[in-house]
Amino acid sequence: MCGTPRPATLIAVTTTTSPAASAVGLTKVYGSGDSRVAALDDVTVDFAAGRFTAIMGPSGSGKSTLMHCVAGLDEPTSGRVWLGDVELSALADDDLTALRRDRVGFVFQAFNLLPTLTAWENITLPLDLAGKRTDQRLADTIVRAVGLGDRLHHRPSQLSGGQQQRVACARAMVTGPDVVFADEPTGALDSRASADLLGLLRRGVDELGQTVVMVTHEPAAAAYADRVLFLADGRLVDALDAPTADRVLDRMKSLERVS
Ligand SMILES: Nc1ncnc2c1ncn2[C@@H]1O[C@H](COP(=O)(O)OP(=O)(O)OP(=O)(O)O)[C@@H](O)[C@H]1O
Repeated sequence: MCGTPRPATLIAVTTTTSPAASAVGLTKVYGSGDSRVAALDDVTVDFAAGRFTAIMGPSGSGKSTLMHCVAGLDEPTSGRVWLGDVELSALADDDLTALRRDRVGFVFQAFNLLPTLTAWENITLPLDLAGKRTDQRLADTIVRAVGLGDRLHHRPSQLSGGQQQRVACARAMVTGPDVVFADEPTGALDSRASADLLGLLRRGVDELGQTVVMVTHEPAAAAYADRVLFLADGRLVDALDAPTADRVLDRMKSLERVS
């Protein structure tokens, strides 16, 4: 998988251990006729449990669409998606909503914190909504990793962007979800705050056994992952294990030359 780039070749990325999430033949088409766009074109992929996967590719290659379909935020035109052993298309709307709430964590570029709640209240909100008791050990570990100290009882407007995004990340991890999906989580952060946030996601994987799937444009961010998947024109065209920023950049350059 780590040989020379194969940008024109369609690949299926599967894992040997039981995946946290997977898709087979995933296709998503927008519009019709002249305005038809295949945002995803027959993508088959596994996201290994307890691993950090980054999704990269040129602008418009289908990264967000792939993440949204696998996370149950968007419905594919065809193909099948599983979260663990639950097939998403088999679920009624209410069950899908409950599954997203209970088994999936999200981090978006915009922090999406509730302004009237403190950092701590924002972090524990998913537990309150799910009627779950706080797993104190998990919460303590996450809160230590977030590194807010006494600012934990401040409201979002009293926190920096980096601190707010670390709170959003803690909120995504606190229920111990099957997968944390992060869509450009460092897009609004400077390099120092980005490194802190990515370090937090990495610790979630290494210390808590969480599964992280992250869309990013930044090779330095992708280098925090265990594996990088590359999309081009809605197809999965390459994968890189144990990435470094330089190797990711090289693959991106070759993809951009082709597209
Ligand atoms: N709601 C929509 N209606 C029509 N076309 C869409 C819609 N959402 C996405 N697309 C198209 O699908 C393709 C893939 O979009 P997507 O946002 O998944 O790409 P991306 O790789 O995440 O892009 P970027 O890096 O610019 O965020 C693009 O051509 C985009 O214009």
